[in-house]
Amino acid sequence: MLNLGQISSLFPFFAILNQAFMQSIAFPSPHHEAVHQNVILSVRGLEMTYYAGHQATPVLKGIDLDVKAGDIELLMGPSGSGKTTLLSIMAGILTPTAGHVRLFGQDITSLPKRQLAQFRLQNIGFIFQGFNLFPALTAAENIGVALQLKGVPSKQAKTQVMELLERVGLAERADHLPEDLSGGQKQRVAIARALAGHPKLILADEPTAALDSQSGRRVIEILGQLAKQDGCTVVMVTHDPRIVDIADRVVYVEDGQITPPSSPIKGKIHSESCRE
Ligand SMILES: Nc1ncnc2c1ncn2[C@@H]1O[C@H](COP(=O)(O)OP(=O)(O)OP(=O)(O)O)[C@@H](O)[C@H]1O
Repeated sequence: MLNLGQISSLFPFFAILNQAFMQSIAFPSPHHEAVHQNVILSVRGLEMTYYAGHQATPVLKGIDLDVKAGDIELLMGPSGSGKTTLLSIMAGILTPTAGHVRLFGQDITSLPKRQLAQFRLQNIGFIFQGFNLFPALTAAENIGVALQLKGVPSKQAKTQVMELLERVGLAERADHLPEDLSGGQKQRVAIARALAGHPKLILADEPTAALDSQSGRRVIEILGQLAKQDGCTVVMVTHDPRIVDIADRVVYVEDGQITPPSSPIKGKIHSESCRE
């Protein structure tokens, strides 16, 4: 297996993750405050304007949003309405022009970069439309790298990798490279990787967009089941109406604002709280 240095030199994306992790391991864990009424993610007065030279493009125009522990929340709305921008700010990947994001009691908009990187690593799992797997690593190694970054000792990591692959139904594909997997299988590896280390929040950006209908259905099923089993909170940007079936709430974003109704769409699916 490749070591972290070799992987970093091959993949710039990993190098950034690795560097952020190495720089941040000296920082203490975030302070967890009492979370009001089971709300684990709270967005207040969020605004985002992109600047290109003198051109200002206001994209988010005052977003207020609360997400409860254990819920699956969908961000839906027209193309260009600001969903991915909102998700990226919730993830601490983008800094808003104004407003705050409070996650597990921590205001992430005011965290220094290194602490933010550590906070993300400990608390958030990401799933992207394009899978973002390392092409030279097997399915098992892709998950193993995430566990390694989170500081899981290698013996434990091996066991956890197999557990995660089994949960997404891919144990027999452990030694396959991404190029030997279908789109749906790649996304299932990416889900297993996102779940590595038991993050309390999963953020997903159009996880079924690149998949055929059957693979998309399987991924939706797994997301629903795994979120429920892990007691994770899931916030997902999607245009896929089938995902509404597993969601607790749909939040509609239009022209940078949340438009009503963003009320519960059915009885709460998940009763358990996120693991501490
Ligand atoms: N880095 C950037 N610089 C300038 N403008 C940007 C940047 N990123 C996004 N935008 C613009 O901000 C607006 C919102 O983009 P965003 O990707 O958040 O929308 P979206 O609702 O997720 O769209 P889609 O459903 O098509 O993915 C768009 O008009 C987009 O062109």
